[in-house]
Amino acid sequence: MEAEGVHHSYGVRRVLRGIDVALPAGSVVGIVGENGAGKSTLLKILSGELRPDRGVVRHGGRFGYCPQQVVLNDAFTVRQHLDFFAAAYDVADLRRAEEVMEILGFDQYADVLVGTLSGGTRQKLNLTLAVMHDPQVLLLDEPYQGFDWETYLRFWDLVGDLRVAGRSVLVVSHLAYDTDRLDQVWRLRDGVLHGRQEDVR
Ligand SMILES: Nc1ncnc2c1ncn2[C@@H]1O[C@H](COP(=O)(O)OP(=O)(O)OP(=O)(O)O)[C@@H](O)[C@H]1O
Repeated sequence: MEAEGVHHSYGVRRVLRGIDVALPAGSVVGIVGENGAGKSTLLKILSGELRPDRGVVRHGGRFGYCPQQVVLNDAFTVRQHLDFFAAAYDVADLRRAEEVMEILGFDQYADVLVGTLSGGTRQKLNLTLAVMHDPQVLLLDEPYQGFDWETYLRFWDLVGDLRVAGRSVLVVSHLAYDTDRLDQVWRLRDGVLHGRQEDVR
């Protein structure tokens, strides 16, 4: 995936002022930045949820997106969400979804109504829905919000496996302490990316 010359404003507020970014296969790239820096705006543009004022985004193949705001239906069970997304993705079975649920440690909630789940467990489902079709490019917006420490570590194991499998993962965070887990890190400030794809490993 790559983006070139991406600009975006909300009214007079110029949030993105020329973003160029590339996500090579088999890499884990991070974008960090303060609250309000424009990280979610950039991810919405990369995922196609928001149209940029200017610039282009190119990607091919399967695509996964885990938004910051969990979009789930409280009246459905976890399994009903998986079935719904499997149909939307045209995935033949739930094997990968069940594997990810096991890795994240919430497989026992399959038949539970989502409205009764804790915030961290909802986030686990949100993440599972983004990866269950084995996307080639995965965009994650603050993906470990609400995770306990054990789940946080399992999350990074999962990301490590995706890297080995040649997938591209973009992780957005307002925290910079994960940078040693990333192949490359960018800092979003004043509407542009700083750090020019430096190798942090
Ligand atoms: N729909 C919108 N309409 C107007 N302004 C918006 C809208 N969405 C975001 N903004 C503004 O754009 C700026 C960037 O917001 P964005 O959510 O992209 O930042 P962020 O880096 O993801 O922040 P955080 O770390 O708090 O999630 C903020 O000043 C925000 O108030």
